[in-house]
Amino acid sequence: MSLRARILLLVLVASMLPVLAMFLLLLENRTATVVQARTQLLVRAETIAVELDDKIAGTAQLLFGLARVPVLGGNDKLACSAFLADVLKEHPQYTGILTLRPDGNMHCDSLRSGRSLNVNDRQYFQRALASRSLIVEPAIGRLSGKSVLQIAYPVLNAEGGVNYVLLASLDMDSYGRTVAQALPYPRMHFQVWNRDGSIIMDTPGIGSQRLEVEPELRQFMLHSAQQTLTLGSDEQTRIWAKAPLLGSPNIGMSLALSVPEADLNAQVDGQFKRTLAGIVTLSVLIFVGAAALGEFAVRRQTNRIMQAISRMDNGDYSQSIGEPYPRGELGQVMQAIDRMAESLTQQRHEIARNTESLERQARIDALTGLANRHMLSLRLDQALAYAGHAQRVAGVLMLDLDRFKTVNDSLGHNHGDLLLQEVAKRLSQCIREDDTVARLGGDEFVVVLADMAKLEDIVPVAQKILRALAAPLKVGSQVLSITTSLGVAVFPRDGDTADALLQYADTAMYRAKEQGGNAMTFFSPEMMQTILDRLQIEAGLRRALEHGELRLHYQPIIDAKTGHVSSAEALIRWQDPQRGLIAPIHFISVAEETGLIVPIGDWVLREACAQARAWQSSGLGEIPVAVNLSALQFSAPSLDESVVQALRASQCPASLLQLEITESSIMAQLDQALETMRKLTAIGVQLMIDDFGTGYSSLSQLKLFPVSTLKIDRTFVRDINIDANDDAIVDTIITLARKLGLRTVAEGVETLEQVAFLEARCCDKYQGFLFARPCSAEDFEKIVRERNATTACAPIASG
Ligand SMILES: Nc1nc2c(ncn2[C@@H]2O[C@@H]3COP(=O)(O)O[C@H]4[C@@H](O)[C@H](n5cnc6c(=O)[nH]c(N)nc65)O[C@@H]4COP(=O)(O)O[C@H]3[C@H]2O)c(=O)[nH]1
Repeated sequence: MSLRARILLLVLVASMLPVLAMFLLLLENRTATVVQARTQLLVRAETIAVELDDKIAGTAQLLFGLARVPVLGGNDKLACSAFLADVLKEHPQYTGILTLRPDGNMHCDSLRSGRSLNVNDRQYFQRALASRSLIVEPAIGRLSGKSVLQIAYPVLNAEGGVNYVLLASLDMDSYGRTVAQALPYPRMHFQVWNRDGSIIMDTPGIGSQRLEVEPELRQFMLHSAQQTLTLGSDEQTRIWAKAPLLGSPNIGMSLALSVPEADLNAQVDGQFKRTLAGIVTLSVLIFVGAAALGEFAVRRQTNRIMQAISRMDNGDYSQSIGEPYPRGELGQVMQAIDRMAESLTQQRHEIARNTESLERQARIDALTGLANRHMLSLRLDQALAYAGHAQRVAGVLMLDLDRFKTVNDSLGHNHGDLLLQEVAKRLSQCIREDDTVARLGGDEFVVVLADMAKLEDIVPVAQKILRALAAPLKVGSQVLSITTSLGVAVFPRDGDTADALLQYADTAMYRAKEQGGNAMTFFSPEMMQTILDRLQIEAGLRRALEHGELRLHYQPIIDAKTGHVSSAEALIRWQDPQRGLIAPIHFISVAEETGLIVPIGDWVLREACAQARAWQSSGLGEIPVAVNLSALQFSAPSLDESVVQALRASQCPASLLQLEITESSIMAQLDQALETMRKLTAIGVQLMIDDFGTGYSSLSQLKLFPVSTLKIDRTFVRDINIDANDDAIVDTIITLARKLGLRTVAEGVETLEQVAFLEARCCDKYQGFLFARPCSAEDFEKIVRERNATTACAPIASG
């Protein structure tokens, strides 16, 4: 419902309620007035009756006075008539006044008619003679022929006999007309009833007709104690009121007033209708006034609010509703909206600022201020589009700092960051404005040379970059010399999409790294083969996982003191249906890059646990199996759950599982690694640091690692007795381990000389081809049975 409709409805209800109340009041008033009108009718009847009574009483007094006039009792008829004529002149309400002899003959009369008249037959005369008192009786005057009220007064002589009778005839017709003229309703009837039920006088008002005397009316007039009566139906209904003539009790007459109910009510109804019309007019005026007020005071203001909200809805917060604000809630709402608009405008500005900053962050690498991967992708797309259109060449240069990790680990991350910032600065100085330098993360940078004439033009720029980076740089208090491996892919020669060119440049960069770093390599079709091979390996690995083509080989680890096989290292193999048994070196890196190492690692864990448990069950003894954890596996938050599940599934005791973690994956995220290692040792498995000596952990850090064993990397063992440095390293590792209460396993033991060296330094365990190559579980079992049966330490050649 619209606001206008609501307001109108409200106003209507508000203005109708008083109308209704006043209507009810009027109705009540009308009812009271009708009752009052009936009462007034009765009062009027009583008043007329009293007046008539007064007239009769006055006549009695007049006659009483006349009785004392001697001329009226004398025989002089003429004098008597003249006297009465004079009296009549004074009292025109009588049709005549006369004297009657006791025999009934008229003696004299006020009319001086000279007629002879005998009233001996008249009842009033006989009654007057008999009663010797005043008699009042209606009759038709014999002299006047009019309806009269005969008032007879017997005048007594000294002896008490009737001397003569004085008769005054009260003119009822004239009296009736006089009364009728004063009646308030034209159709009102004025009747005088005799005690015998005859109507002495019936005077209809002007415009009214004589009425039928109904039995009900007769009953009411003669016998009822009621004073009013409603008679007839509908339009014919009349209200009757009666009043007895009480002044002369022997008269027995009564007076009736009747009026049509419609006439009686007409006045009241007229008043009622006029008042009602007045009230309705007033309420209409109130309604119109209130509606107009609502329109101006509410709707105009709400329109202002609606317009403001609509503007805000369309994103326009600049225009406020503004002053003048109306008083009260509407004004408060307007001010609140204006405040809200102002606050939203401020928020918008803030959001815009933040968005700009976020967009910048989304494009820019926070550490170096260079473009990030997202921005690089946009710029590279633009460069390729332009080069394609303008038939130009674009170069994508992928750079990776050689041994950056070593610098980072040894000098700390802060120095690593400073180094990267310096590199970024130098790279930016080597390129033109149209070119792009981006950092992908870590120490990986990409340079896009956007607009080159020919492929050869890329070479000097790349060389300039290598030279710029090779110049000694100061990081904190240190002066460092770093080298860079650089791979180049060229548009359109090598590829025409950003992704392909980045991948090719990356491949070329790895080739440069493989060649020892500090080199620039252009992508070549032959490298494409490497990429294809990797893709093939990835697809093959997925299939291998699904079809169960993975195998575990076990390499014995020999106890230096007893010569017995004390444990095994599980080493994965891929039994490819076409290519035969594939060594991990050919697929582990691909598995790590693609994340496949996680499901593969889980499989290895389950398989190794199952094997250790099987050997235990078969009576071979407690042969713990060491499993290699890749860096990705080690950093997975669910590693401990995977380990628990593998142990649980095979019912293998935790003590039969050893986990090998490379020193470098521990050092990559030291805090998290410590936490993970604590969780793993809590399960009960033993931890070993693999390839120890290559990860640059410090002594203080090593103390924190909850590990039981250090595995000396086979590159150091290989050069025992060849390179004095390696001798020293191996010597130091064993001494260090012993001091920290850790055991040592020497990896890649191939010669007895190496054994002698290690034995002299009390290395705990040996692992190498000299004792046994990794082999199947069955072969491993045989080796254990053979070897552990003997008591002396006797290295065996492994074929
Ligand atoms: N030259 C020489 N080599 C010896 C000698 N004794 C043992 N080896 C080789 O040294 C590697 C020892 O494993 P690693 O250092 O952990 O190095 C392993 C490990 O890093 C990785 N790898 C193997 N299996 C798994 C696995 O299940 N998971 C993970 N993440 N990595 C694995 O692949 C690497 C290579 O494994 P393999 O080819 O089996 O190579 C094995 C083993 O055959 C020796 O006397 N001379």
